[in-house]
Amino acid sequence: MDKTIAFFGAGNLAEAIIAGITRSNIVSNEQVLVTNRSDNTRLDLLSEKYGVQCNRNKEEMIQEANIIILAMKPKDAGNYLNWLKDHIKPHHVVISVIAGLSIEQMEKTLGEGIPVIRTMPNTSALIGQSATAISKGSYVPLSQLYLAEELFQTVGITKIVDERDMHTITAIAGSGPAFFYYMVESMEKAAVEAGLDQETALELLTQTVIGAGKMLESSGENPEQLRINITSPSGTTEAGLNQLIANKFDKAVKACVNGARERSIEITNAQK
Ligand SMILES: NC(=O)C1=CN([C@@H]2O[C@H](COP(=O)(O)OP(=O)(O)OC[C@H]3O[C@@H](n4cnc5c(N)ncnc54)[C@H](O)[C@@H]3O)[C@@H](O)[C@H]2O)C=CC1
Ligand SMILES: O=C(O)[C@@H]1CCC=N1
Repeated sequence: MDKTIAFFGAGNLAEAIIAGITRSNIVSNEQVLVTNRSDNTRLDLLSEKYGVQCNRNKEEMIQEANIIILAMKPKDAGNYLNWLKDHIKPHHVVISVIAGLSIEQMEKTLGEGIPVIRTMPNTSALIGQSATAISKGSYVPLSQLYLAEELFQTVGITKIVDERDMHTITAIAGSGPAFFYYMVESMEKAAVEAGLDQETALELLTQTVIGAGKMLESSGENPEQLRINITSPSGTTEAGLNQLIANKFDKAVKACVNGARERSIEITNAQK
């Protein structure tokens, strides 16, 4: 890809994407520019670890870049977009990974004709395993949408979606890994309380999650059938599932997804 990619924001998510892009060699490391608000140590670390170009001169970065990635927190996006509108040109494409930042908001600030793409990746990008949703704005030619797909395919799978689904996707796929980690933490705690050593518990749980994920991916069965296959009548799985049902697991998970979703809606509304 003969493009220069400028990251504005150098946090956890930016690093996960930078790791994937540099590993894939889709562009050379010198074609990845990175800046943040003020943390030079962080920029030094990223440049050492991934060979990317860290820069404090935002204007220079915009001039060199074709693709501008917005990777700051939602609360910092408004000020940054106001700055960007005076520097952006229609040949740029702006790709946001920011939860709740709507295409309408970006287009309104940056002005007519500026191509903007909204995405929702997750931190598994770090190991090339993100599930990234992508929605395009009004001024994005298909060639730029394909470019965004190509870029995010270096860090996992991509799916083009309608922007109205982004709140739900942010909950299940953007935040999703954290919910699975929390489940693993809870299972690990229960196992340790029952006397298993922590290292063994975590090792076995990790492989159990990987195995279950790969079964979902490649067995051709839906999750319900996979669960049924494990659940012997009057067996241990049934006993465990009965406890999840008695403790309203389904309700807790729905509340979790809705809580994350509602927060995404709130973030959007706060920017209006
Ligand atoms: N962490 C995650 O799992 C995911 C995060 N996101 C989104 O990614 C964005 C970043 O999240 P994290 O990396 O977790 O946050 P973070 O707090 O680790 O990093 C934010 C970065 O933005 C920089 N920044 C702030 N204002 C700036 C500006 N004006 N110019 C340049 N850099 C600026 C900060 O210095 C910092 O490097 C958020 O908007 C979040 O909604 C999306 C999907 C998953
Ligand atoms: O918690 C957050 O707001 C971000 C967005 C999705 C995952 N992390």
